[in-house]
Amino acid sequence: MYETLKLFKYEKKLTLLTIVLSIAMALSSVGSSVTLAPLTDRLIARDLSGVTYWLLLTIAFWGVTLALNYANSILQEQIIRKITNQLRVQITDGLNDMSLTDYRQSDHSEYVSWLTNDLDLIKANGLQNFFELISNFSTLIFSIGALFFYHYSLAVIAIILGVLTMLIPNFFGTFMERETNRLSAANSKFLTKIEDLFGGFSVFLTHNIGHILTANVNEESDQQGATNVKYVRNTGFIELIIGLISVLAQMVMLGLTCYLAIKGYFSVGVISSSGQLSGIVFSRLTSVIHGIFRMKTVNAITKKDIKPQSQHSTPSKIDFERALTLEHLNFGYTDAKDVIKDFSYQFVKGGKYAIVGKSGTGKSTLIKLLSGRLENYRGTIKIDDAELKSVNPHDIYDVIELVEQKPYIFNESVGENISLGVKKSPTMLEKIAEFLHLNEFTSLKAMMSEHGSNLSGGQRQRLALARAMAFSKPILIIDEVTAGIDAEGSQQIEDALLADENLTVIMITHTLSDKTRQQLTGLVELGDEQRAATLI
Ligand SMILES: Nc1ncnc2c1ncn2[C@@H]1O[C@H](COP(=O)(O)OP(=O)(O)OP(=O)(O)O)[C@@H](O)[C@H]1O
Repeated sequence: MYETLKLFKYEKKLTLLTIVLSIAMALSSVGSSVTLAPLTDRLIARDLSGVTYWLLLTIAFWGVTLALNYANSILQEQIIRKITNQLRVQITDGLNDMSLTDYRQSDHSEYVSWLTNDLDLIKANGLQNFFELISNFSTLIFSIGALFFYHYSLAVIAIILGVLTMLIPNFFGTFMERETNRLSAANSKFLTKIEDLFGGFSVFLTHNIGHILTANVNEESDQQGATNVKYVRNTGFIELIIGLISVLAQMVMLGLTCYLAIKGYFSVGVISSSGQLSGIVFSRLTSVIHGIFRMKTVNAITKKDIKPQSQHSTPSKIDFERALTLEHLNFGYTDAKDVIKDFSYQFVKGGKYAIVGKSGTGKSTLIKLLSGRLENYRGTIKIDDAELKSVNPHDIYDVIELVEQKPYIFNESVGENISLGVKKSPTMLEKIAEFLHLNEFTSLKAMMSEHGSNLSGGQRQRLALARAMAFSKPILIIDEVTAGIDAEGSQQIEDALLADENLTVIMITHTLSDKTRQQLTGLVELGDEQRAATLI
């Protein structure tokens, strides 16, 4: 409960206003039940003007209730919108503080789930539920008050029967929980399986075995459907028992009201009001308890670390004036085997380097270490005097640009993909696009779809290079980026990068032309046996 209340700190005034409106709404809704008593009494007395008066008053109460409900639901949605925005910003800011290594500890779908599923749960079980609780609780209190006003015994019996009705589901609590978990597991298994099957849709299609896909979908759907049927059968039975008990309780209330009316404690008309009010007490009491229970799930979500905290030192600026130095560098993805072994090397400022070696010899691993993408190494990696482990990874990202083999392309325009939404000079963007011949196959305004699937591999790599050039950082590391580009184009790009005196270039390549080789400051060759052998 406290965790949910804390969320409203972002919108205190509006929340207070919606509470006041909810209370007013509860009052007018109970009012419309209370007016039934005099209405019935006037009806029994065949008093037309009296009936008209009370009927109009009942309608007025309903009108006010509906109008307040309309205004309140808009207001509540505004509050929910502001709070969920705030939470999403908080989560994203938290993620922004992480290093890439920390971020990759979890699958990105988990972060997406924080921003979607978890937020939806906070919205439904926390925020919306809180508003419903206020409304249910105030209606409950006013209804009990009205019953008490007629006769104290009505209020007491309504509370006792309400509590009894409410306790029944607790007897089946463990059973219901087990059934719900089973249903949720079946739904999630179905989703995972369907995602897996459709992820490989083209495999089924191009092997002409679409019928296998259909059969799999049918089987999974049938299993999920069977679990649903079982759930409805089991929980439906419990709901039937609860419904029966609730009807019985209302009959008891009706009996008591009739008895009190016969004994002259109040008019016969009260029977209609009391029936409705006790119905309200039963249903609202159950809703209040369920609401409190649902609110507890919000604690479970917020207890999950959905606001990641950076484990690193505070960001500061590091300078790159002399060299990127590696000393006795060792790294393995597992304890069993090191991919990089006792590797020492120095990449001096402004130098041009190529890393070559057979597939799997650790070239990509090495550049990930250099660019702060992998942290758990032994030995030292220094930018001038700053050891990478002791600086904030964001400082490294400021100095080193890594262009990966498979760049991520957003479903935005080419221009947006280069500038990443950061304001850049249009002239500069045009120049870069021209230099990389982007303008030969696309324009800066052209939209990308399916993460660049409308581009060839080489075109995607040109786009990634354009991004790197637009963010011009002193060290540029490229992972076989020109591999997908034709020999002439690739040589042209390499020539331009190698001609830039201030730029330190480290590139992995499988195709080292003689022209490029001659322009290099150093060549690093990683081998099978001695993975860290270097030739300069
Ligand atoms: N994330 C990872 N987890 C575990 N092992 C990995 C991981 N990434 C790479 N490896 C292993 O590390 C070794 C070196 O891989 P790396 O990608 O650095 O080689 P590479 O020289 O760049 O290869 P290629 O030229 O084929 O791109 C390989 O044996 C590979 O299987």
